[in-house]
Amino acid sequence: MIADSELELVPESIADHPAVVNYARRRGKKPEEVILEGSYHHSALRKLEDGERRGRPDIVHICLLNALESIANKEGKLRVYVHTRNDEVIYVKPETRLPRNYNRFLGLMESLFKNGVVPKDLALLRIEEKTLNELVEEIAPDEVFVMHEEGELIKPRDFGRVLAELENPLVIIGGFPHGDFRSKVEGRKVSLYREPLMAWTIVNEVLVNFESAIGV
Ligand SMILES: C[S@@+](CC[C@H](N)C(=O)[O-])C[C@H]1O[C@@H](n2cnc3c(N)ncnc32)[C@H](O)[C@@H]1O
Repeated sequence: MIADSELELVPESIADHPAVVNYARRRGKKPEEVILEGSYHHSALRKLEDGERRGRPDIVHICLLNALESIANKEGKLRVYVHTRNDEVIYVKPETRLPRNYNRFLGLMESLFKNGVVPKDLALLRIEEKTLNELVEEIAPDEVFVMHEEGELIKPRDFGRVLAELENPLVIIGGFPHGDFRSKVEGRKVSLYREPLMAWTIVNEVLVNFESAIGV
């Protein structure tokens, strides 16, 4: 699960900011229908609480591309969930093929926030209001691991083996660029390296070492 992801529509309080209005006009959308994007809405973000960490849909994009294209996913050994800062959960069907192009990915997310499912017929992606803890309860994992740079240091290869021994483990990775989880997350805190890494690097390390441990 990618948790507390910095993926959201432009908040109402900055919907009239020129950086947002001009961007939305160029895209032929209303300001409140576009996804908040740190590099496109930089000056508007400064007016938001937590502005230094918000507007990072790129983290979700790269993590999802890596997870969905992984061998573990192709072998049917993976379920991916995206939890957002506003307590929404995106359910991702394993057969989803995401756009590689970032702007097309943003368009897909905008349509998901507007319609609740995309595409309408296949419902590959579905969004629901849900907290991280409600999702954990629903998944009912046999163990929860919270990836954290201050957790117990375990070598990626050994962590892959730990996961492989479980029936239904849940790995929670933060979908934000700085700071800590906003949600209260219960679980065994694990660090895979002595320094902070990017969320998508952790996605890769976890999956590749899990694949190797289960022998696929
Ligand atoms: C970019 S980090 C979060 C920001 C980080 N706290 C910082 O201020 O640099 C995104 C996520 O990657 C995971 N992560 C980063 N470094 C890690 C490490 N060394 N071991 C395990 N997980 C890590 C955590 O789940 C974290 O929430």
